[in-house]
Amino acid sequence: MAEPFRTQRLVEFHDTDMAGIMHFASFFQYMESAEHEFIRSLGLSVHSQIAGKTISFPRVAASCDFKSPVRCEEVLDIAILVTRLGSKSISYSFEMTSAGKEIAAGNITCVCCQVEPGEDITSVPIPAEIREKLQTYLA
Ligand SMILES: CC(C)(COP(=O)(O)OP(=O)(O)OC[C@H]1O[C@@H](n2cnc3c(N)ncnc32)[C@H](O)[C@@H]1OP(=O)(O)O)[C@@H](O)C(=O)NCCC(=O)NCCSC(=O)c1cc(O)c2ccccc2c1O
Repeated sequence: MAEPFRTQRLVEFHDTDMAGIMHFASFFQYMESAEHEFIRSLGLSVHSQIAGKTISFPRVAASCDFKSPVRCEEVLDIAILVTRLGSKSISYSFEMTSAGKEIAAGNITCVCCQVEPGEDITSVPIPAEIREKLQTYLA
């Protein structure tokens, strides 16, 4: 089993609701931001030029199960693994804990796409240099 990429986020006041707990929509933003940090940690970018193509990763599926609440100023530990590396798609899992307690578990699937101004977004095979780096984190 691959070691996950790990990062942390401090739960911000503006991410909580009137019950004082992190709002469900905020979990998706934390997953997105953690995924972008993961991509950058590999020396990649969420939007890059590869072989003359502008490559981007629009999302086609996202889900999250909420197990326990987390509150303002608590630290959220996020562990990311690649659960599927398809021909064009990448699926990630996100295990979110706080002080060792299970908080939430999410999944996101994005598709490698060529995005050029004025043109339709087109899915393309994941370039070898990206695939190679993601492979290390394949669950
Ligand atoms: C993205 C699309 C253009 C793909 O359409 P296409 O017809 O080419 O897709 P296929 O059916 O051939 O599938 C390709 C590939 O994807 C897998 N897949 C497709 N749908 C799903 C799904 N629902 N769940 C799981 N997997 C799915 C399929 O199995 C194939 O996998 P292989 O690996 O086997 O090849 C088209 O779907 C489209 O345009 N969708 C709309 C996209 C969109 O608007 N998304 C919401 C906004 S995107 C966004 O918010 C966003 C956030 C970020 O953080 C980004 C970060 C970095 C870059 C971009 C970001 C971004 O856009």
